[in-house]
Amino acid sequence: MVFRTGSVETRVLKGIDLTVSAGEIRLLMGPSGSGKTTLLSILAGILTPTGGRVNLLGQEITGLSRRQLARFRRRHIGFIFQDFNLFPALTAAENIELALKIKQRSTAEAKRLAAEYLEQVGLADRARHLPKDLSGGQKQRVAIARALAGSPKILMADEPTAALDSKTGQTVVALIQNLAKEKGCTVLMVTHDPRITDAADRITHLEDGLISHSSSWQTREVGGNGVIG
Ligand SMILES: Nc1ncnc2c1ncn2[C@@H]1O[C@H](COP(=O)(O)OP(=O)(O)OP(=O)(O)O)[C@@H](O)[C@H]1O
Repeated sequence: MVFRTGSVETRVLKGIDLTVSAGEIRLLMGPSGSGKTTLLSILAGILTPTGGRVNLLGQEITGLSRRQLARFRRRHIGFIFQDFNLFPALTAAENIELALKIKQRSTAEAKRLAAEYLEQVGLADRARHLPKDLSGGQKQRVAIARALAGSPKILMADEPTAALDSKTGQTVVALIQNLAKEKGCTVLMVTHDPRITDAADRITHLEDGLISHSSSWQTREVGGNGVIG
């Protein structure tokens, strides 16, 4: 991946070849500036790589139009990114309900799931609050509840537990583990949180835009991705 800013070219990822199994919890770790967020954004179809291919669930997403990509993301991917992307005019519950309705859930089901997941992340009493009246950690939890309530096939998260206290962080890790192990969701996460490291199946370490090594408790691998450079 090459970023061009005026006449300055920055090569950020160099020949990344990564395959992640269904139902696996895979962490991306590495020093600041090593390319973790860039890689996650490419794998999520948010950034288009200047070279290489990305294959998700058997579909080459690098070949999709913007509209097709948006539909694919809506259907299959749950996001927990740093800026949370909550609608400021909607309450915590409504933010989750809207995301579920976009996924074709009925209004009744969307309301039920929103309440259930807000409860699970410890925010039942904040359901009617607007994002501006929530703390950073609470907004993060709404974003987590929204991503999990949609039962995505793939969950992509960038430091999902960074702003959370120890108890809530542990709850979130347990919810993510449950999603992967009970529902077969594939989880790709950038994190430095040791609570998540313990829950991971495999860790991919990036250094200066390259995979320096992967460590694992499992060796099973299926499917394949294109090399991103
Ligand atoms: N849009 C952009 N234009 C130019 N350079 C960029 C752009 N986005 C990222 N970079 C550069 O790419 C490199 C990798 O950035 P990235 O955010 O992927 O790293 P990271 O490993 O996630 O770092 P951190 O842990 O600090 O968040 C950095 O040197 C960054 O300055």
